[in-house]
Amino acid sequence: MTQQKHYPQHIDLEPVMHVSGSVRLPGSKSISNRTLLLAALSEGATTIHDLLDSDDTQVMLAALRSLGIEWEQVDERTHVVRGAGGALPVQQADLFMGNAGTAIRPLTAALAVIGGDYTLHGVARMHERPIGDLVDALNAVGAQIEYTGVPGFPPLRIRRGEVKPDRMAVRGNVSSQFLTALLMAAPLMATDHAVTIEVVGELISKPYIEITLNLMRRFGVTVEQDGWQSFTVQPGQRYLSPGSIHVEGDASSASYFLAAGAIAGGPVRVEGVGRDSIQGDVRFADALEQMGATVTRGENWIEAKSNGVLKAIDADFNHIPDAAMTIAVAALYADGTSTLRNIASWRVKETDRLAAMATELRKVGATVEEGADYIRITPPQQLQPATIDTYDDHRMAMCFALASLDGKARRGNAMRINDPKCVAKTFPDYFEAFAKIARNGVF
Ligand SMILES: O=C(O)C1=C[C@@H](OP(=O)(O)O)[C@@H](O)[C@H](O)C1
Ligand SMILES: C=C(OP(=O)(O)O)C(=O)O
Repeated sequence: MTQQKHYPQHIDLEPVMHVSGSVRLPGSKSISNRTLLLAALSEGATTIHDLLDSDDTQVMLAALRSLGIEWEQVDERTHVVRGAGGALPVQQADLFMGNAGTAIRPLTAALAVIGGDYTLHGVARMHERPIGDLVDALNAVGAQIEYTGVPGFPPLRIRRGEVKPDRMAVRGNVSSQFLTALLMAAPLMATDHAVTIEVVGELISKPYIEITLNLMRRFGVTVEQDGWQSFTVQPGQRYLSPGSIHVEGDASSASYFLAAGAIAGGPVRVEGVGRDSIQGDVRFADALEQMGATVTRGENWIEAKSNGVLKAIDADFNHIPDAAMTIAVAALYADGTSTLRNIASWRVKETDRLAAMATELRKVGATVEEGADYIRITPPQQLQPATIDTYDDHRMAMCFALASLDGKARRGNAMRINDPKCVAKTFPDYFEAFAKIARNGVF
């Protein structure tokens, strides 16, 4: 279990002249929480290596325990989950979901299909994050899900329904996690007939669906795919434990270190994720290459180093919404104005990330234009030291650490990051890892 860490109210990051070294990444959040749920729904025990240990996985582990799923941590890097074969031993539970989208969305679908009497709630921000498209999709085919607060948002009360559709439809343009949730629950519905899930409208964040399909396959269920429009699960497929499974390092967490290498010398190597990763966020490295950095990819590592000043970028980042935040801060070091497009989903994540990013980038001196679904960033001549607010958003804290990199030879005042404990959502040791690659004064 997580060691309770002590975090100060703020962290002052002195200007860092040069970065180099290597960082072993924590496990992927997206793979960890999917693997935990699939292992719980499977027949047989699953040994999971290198599971992420952070707030988001702790809420999933605690929820599974409350639902009667047995699991244990056998050593620092190994968990064993005993699957209940698609049933849940406990039929009544109150589940705290923190702010973990990868916990509440998939669990809502699984619990609604399996049936029981459950309440799901989270931190205040979770109650502002939409879930209506998922609830509508499930209730339209016989689920019994009610809102106990504001319609369209958690908290939710789930009662036993009868969910055996042959077709269902879900909107894809607010969060791909709704489709992920239905896909993972589909084999539980497809007991004697096929289930087809249709996506209504544009599907965002598509690479996360690939993670879902890949992991379902490893747990014995194949999904027939017709483009990004429709997904069919044939009947009679059950989740079967693969025996053991390894969780890749987190590609979104990798972005901060790769960007640091691209901005301030490098090389910086991240270990745990490589060229064959199943995570879409490895394509963050392509964006760094487009900005002029040199990236090298191995089987289980990626490395980035700088080639002088970064080039400004103008690109669509819909496929990597999380790692795109890192590009927004890297844009402070570019040779002109950068535009990040098609990122409307930023508004409904841990905070309104478009607004938060614009506010904090302006504090360090950037000129920023914030649109409904884009952000345009013109760097200042010289970065201003500032006190960065993080809005209880791990990624705000992690990407603004990069503003301490002294690409423009500013000396003197520190960059202050308020409330650094928010990194615990996905990367509790982030600032220690960041300090490891910082080489002050040795350029
Ligand atoms: O399925 C997943 O693991 C995730 C999907 C993405 O969300 P959206 O589909 O809401 O963009 C991403 O931002 C989130 O951090 C993790
Ligand atoms: C959007 C994120 O998280 P969640 O899984 O809670 O949606 C994120 O980690 O950036």
